[in-house]
Amino acid sequence: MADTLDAAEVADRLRGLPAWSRDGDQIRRQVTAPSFPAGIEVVADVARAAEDADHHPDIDIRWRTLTFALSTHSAGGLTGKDFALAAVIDQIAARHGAG
Ligand SMILES: C[C@H](O)[C@H](O)[C@H]1CNC2=NC(N)=NC(=O)C2=N1
Repeated sequence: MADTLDAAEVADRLRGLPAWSRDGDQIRRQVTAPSFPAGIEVVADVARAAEDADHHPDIDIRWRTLTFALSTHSAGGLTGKDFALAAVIDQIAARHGAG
């Protein structure tokens, strides 16, 4: 089981991921896709990356607005896995022209 990060480590890692913010035991970001189908493509790519990493975000879909939330449930908090997947989600969003 991965170790949870302390508050200072979380703050440090968030500085490298400006679209993300901490919400308790989660980090979250919103992504606005160019269209609803583009948003679904973002979600499909994130699903593949999540399966590869065996680490899965909570995803909320509202038309073109996606919200991703990450936490390591098995560890009961935030770990390096959350920040690694957050960086991948940022890359996927950028590839689809989503901000
Ligand atoms: C057995 C498997 O590794 C676990 O169930 C994984 C799957 N995906 C997961 N995703 C997240 N976000 N947290 C977990 O603790 C987690 N555990």
